[in-house]
Amino acid sequence: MTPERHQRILSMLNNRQPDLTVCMEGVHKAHNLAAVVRTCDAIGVSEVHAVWKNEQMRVSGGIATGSQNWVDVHNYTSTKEAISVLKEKNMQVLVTNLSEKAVDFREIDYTKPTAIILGQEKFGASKEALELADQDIIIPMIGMVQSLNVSVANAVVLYEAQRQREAAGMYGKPTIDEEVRQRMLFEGGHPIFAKVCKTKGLPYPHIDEEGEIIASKDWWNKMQMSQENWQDIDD
Ligand SMILES: C[S@@+](CC[C@H](N)C(=O)[O-])C[C@H]1O[C@@H](n2cnc3c(N)ncnc32)[C@H](O)[C@@H]1O
Repeated sequence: MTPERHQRILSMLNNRQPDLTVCMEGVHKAHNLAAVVRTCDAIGVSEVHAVWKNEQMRVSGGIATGSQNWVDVHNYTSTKEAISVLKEKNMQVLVTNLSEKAVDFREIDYTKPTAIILGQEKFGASKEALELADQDIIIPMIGMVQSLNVSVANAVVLYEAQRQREAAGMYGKPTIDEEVRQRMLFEGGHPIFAKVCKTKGLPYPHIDEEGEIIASKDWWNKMQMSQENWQDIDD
């Protein structure tokens, strides 16, 4: 791994916002899923939640252009389960919803731990989500169309959250869980090795501040490689 790439990964990890997340409730069009995950990565959201009502659709390729590798997606089959996980993390749960009781999304304090629920493309958020969420939020619209595309709505709300968090000095501080940080440093910095580890069921090694792999002789043996020649193979 080049020092530049390692620095870029470190900087990305230092800007992650583990207490800001999005929950896609029944969002099922691949391009929307990919676009939501891409925006999450761009503003530092490290974990996304997805409720699958009927079908499981993998977040893949297309518009996300690799950002799904940097954002963990947690899957659920029920809205209740997803929201209870978010509430256990003490997050305020906001549901984006085109209703009269919704407040303007700019009135919310996003420096608090926050989860934003995005509704299904055609039918919007479910009755259950609306009942369980703490607050409905709306992006005001004064044109002829009734709603925004779900991934656009996600970007609009997340960039307001990003603006507020940046003003509050919440970026540039490493707050991500150390285990997640180590995993991302290895998967992002040494993707070929990470693949081999997964195939062989080997534990991930430690990655030091320079991006070097720190592992036992036994680990290198199991990788069928010597510590001396790994840099020729690694990309
Ligand atoms: C195409 S809209 C769904 C429209 C659906 N007919 C409804 O009334 O909810 C898909 C999702 O995008 C989000 N969304 C779109 N426009 C929005 C807006 N102006 N304010 C808040 N959320 C919006 C919501 O998450 C919504 O569930």
